[in-house]
Amino acid sequence: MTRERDIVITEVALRDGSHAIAHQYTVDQVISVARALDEANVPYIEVSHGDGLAGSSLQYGLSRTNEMELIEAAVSVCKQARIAVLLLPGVGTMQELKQAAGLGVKMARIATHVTEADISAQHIALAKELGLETVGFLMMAHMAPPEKLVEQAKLMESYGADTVYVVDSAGALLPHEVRERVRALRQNLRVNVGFHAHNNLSLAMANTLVAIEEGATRIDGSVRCLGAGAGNAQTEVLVAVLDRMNIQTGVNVYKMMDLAEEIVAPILQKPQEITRDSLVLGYAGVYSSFLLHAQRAAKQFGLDARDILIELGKRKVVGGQEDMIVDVAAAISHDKTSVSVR
Ligand SMILES: CC[C@H](O)CC(=O)C(=O)O
Ligand SMILES: [Mn+2]
Repeated sequence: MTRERDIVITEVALRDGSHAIAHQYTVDQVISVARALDEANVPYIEVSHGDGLAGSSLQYGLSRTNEMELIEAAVSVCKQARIAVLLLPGVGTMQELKQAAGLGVKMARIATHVTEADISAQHIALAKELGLETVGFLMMAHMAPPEKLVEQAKLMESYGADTVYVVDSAGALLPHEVRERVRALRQNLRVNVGFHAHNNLSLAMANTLVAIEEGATRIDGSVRCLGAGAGNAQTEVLVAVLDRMNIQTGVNVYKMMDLAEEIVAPILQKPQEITRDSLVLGYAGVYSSFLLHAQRAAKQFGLDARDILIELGKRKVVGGQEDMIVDVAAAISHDKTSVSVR
């Protein structure tokens, strides 16, 4: 007898994973990954630029392929999986959301900084009007205490979100901090609670399991950890672990393993691992998608990327402030030069 899914997985390798490959997905890659995920019975597959719809820009990084072509390709090969898109109000607009819905997207995830849920009202309302399942995605959740998170999540719920996610964008949350946050949302919301991990401190799997223990039912994973920083909770591992725990995801474990090995691994130039720079993202509480930008700035100014990331953490720089990365690198380089001249 097939049981309902206890946990509903959204696979993010074709969106968060885009950060890891500098937004270079091709239509053929998206087709082969999406088709295999669909055959493995993954229920939701997110496809967009790493920074969400319309993220392709000098600020965030230019996509190799127009994301609407990637979305259309993914929709065309999926028989059961639903395609999701991410949208950050201000980066993506109503226009792109309508276009994505027109291409057959079924879920919109509206992402804001953890203290800025109020800017999601119109986009959540539009997503609902378009008949999309709608998720509120509260990023950089480590930067707000549970009470603040509840306040912001309730706003998203009041705008019509069907689910609100705790998003550990920096991979900085410790297990007890995930527990407090997910518990607080479960106690105060009527809608589903979700969790999105990053593996910078090697806690993505542990944190995801804690979130599930506290009642999160919507969970993000990425095949082969393909995501910003050290990536996300590794989907093929997650479904195997949940299967061992007798928690139903509906996903075929063997097919997930096969597609990870045979289809996703060959796309990667190098395996995604926790490097000293991605570790510092979690340690300093910095947005995971800043990694490649900080490494480029370090090269440009002859610096250690860790020094740039630590300073960005101290300044509490958040998504949308990518231009600060070069400013910080220039300031560190200037300070170093003045010290050596004196
Ligand atoms: C929109 C940028 C970001 O990558 C969204 C996300 O996945 C996160 O905050 O972790
Ligand atoms: Mn992410």
